[in-house]
Amino acid sequence: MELTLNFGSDEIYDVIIIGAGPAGSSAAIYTARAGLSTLVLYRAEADGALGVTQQIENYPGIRGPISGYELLKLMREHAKAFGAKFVRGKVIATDLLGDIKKVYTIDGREFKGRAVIVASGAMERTNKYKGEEEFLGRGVSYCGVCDAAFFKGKPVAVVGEDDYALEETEFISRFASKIYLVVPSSRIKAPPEMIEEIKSHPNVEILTHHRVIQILGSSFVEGLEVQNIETKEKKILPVDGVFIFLGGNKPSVDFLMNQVEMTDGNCIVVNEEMMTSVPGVFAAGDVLCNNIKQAVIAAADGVKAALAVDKYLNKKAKITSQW
Ligand SMILES: Cc1cc2nc3c(=O)[nH]c(=O)nc-3n(C[C@H](O)[C@H](O)[C@H](O)COP(=O)(O)OP(=O)(O)OC[C@H]3O[C@@H](n4cnc5c(N)ncnc54)[C@H](O)[C@@H]3O)c2cc1C
Repeated sequence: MELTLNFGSDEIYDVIIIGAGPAGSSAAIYTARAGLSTLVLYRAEADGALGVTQQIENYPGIRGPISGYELLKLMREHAKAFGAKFVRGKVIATDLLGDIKKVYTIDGREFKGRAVIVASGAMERTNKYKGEEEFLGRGVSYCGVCDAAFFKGKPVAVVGEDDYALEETEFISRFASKIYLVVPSSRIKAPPEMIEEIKSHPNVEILTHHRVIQILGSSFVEGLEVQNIETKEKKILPVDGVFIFLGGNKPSVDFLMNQVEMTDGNCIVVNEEMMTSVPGVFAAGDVLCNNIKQAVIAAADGVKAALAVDKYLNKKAKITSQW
């Protein structure tokens, strides 16, 4: 669970895929196999809807039961074998309207591509906590790499329940004197080895089945009020910072900054070739709000988007199948 920083380069990829779930990874298999230089950006290893799925047994060819994360690893290895490059980085902004598309990650890197496939799923939060907006940048953060160093020797809380939250907790633990890991669910949705690793950190205290009531403070964060969901007991955690890494069921599209057409529910609109309203920008998987959310359907969307990218970049008259 090592978090490394490698800064953006001047390389212009044929295609940048945002998301390494079944949609993004399947797209990468096809674009890389077609000889297109392919970069896949993703937020965390066992992240996204499939990444947090404990067991799956209906993915064609994989009889299972297998964890969603194990299945994802197979898909990613398949894409890597054809030359796709996978890089961890949460995308926070994009510049999509020119011929060269730019994609920016939360730790300040810039990546360039001739085409983009958005495959970031639909696990964004819908609600905010009391105090969250008020203390944003004054103790509240959504990025360990960016802000953990500001909390050197200080106690903080991390709110989250999956691999993404664990990876960030591991990074923040290098700086903070104490971390309260507040987990709203009754269990952490991450591979057992990652949970064991985080439990071995002496400065991390895990509070499972606790909900956040409010973030407290005057000018800066001074505490986090939480409640044990079983016993109803409330307490105030004395922290200087609150890092939030939670998911929901909204499409993850904030980084598109309204450059592509979307429905009222923030679902990306695509044509029959998976292209958005912006030439060269495609979308696939749960981010489209498909009425059937299944891994195989997301994967198939990814394949369609990949073949459409090939048509777009190579100026083909029509989409051609890969044999
Ligand atoms: C609990 C649960 C159980 C399920 N069980 C099954 C099942 O048994 N069978 C089945 O077929 N389907 C199942 N599904 C549905 C299936 O998992 C989804 O339909 C599928 O994973 C969608 O694929 P996707 O690639 O579109 O998105 P996701 O799998 O959600 O992947 C999204 C990717 O985008 C990345 N990402 C998101 N935001 C950013 C960002 N800002 N920057 C960079 N990367 C980003 C994430 O890191 C992730 O890699 C289940 C879903 C859930 C939630």
